[in-house]
Amino acid sequence: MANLLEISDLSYKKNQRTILADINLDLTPGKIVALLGENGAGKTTLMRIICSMAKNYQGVVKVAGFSREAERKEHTSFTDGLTGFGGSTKVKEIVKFFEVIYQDFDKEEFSLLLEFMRLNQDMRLSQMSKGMREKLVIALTFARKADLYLLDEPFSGIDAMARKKIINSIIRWKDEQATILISDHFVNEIASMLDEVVIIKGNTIYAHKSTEEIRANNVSVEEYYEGLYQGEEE
Ligand SMILES: Nc1ncnc2c1ncn2[C@@H]1O[C@H](COP(=O)(O)OP(=O)(O)OP(=O)(O)O)[C@@H](O)[C@H]1O
Repeated sequence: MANLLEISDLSYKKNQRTILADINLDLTPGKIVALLGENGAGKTTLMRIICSMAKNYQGVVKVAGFSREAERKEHTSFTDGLTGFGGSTKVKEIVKFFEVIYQDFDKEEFSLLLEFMRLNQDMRLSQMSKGMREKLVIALTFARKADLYLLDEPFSGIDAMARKKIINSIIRWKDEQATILISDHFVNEIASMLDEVVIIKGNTIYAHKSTEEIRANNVSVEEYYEGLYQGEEE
């Protein structure tokens, strides 16, 4: 099966500091994959490179076989924190913007997702809590018909009950062949939906394993992840 994401020999520096080095990562279609790592490990940076928001990296990145930046952007759904929008912006104005920018944005699908999130299109960003904004980001991200979905710490402000509901539903919001990469510091809550875990440590991909392989050794995904940091607390 052709890879959906292919990263070869990727490295990235910012202000002469190495942020990522020797990154090689292949993901196949139809997978839900966690991207794990400590604060500052480079999870957000890697996502920004994949979807062409961060440039001036070295190496090759392909999404669904496409390496050109514009094509990668088209095939990847990543919503970057709504930073460009002012507080008075209404959800429906953001929707209009997404419709213009992304050919694959499905307005009806978005309405269903927004209803699921218990939000409405007349809300202004300034009236929304952190968790509500995160729910909006998830709805905007999955309203696109992309091959690859990137979710950057999507649940940090969302309350436990809603989080559970969203996690249980995510699999239904994508095509069978699409792949999702979710970054987080913790793995326990999302472990049940994961097919694979990728761990960034020491500027590079420290481990990439299927959850099946981890559990075959009678180890939970959480125990496996925590085990990689044991003895480093001091
Ligand atoms: N705008 C920036 N200018 C300079 N350095 C940056 C910038 N943004 C991030 N970095 C550096 O890049 C490294 C990776 O940051 P990144 O945000 O990708 O990590 P992360 O794994 O997503 O972290 P977190 O879990 O805290 O969100 C960090 O060491 C950080 O200091």
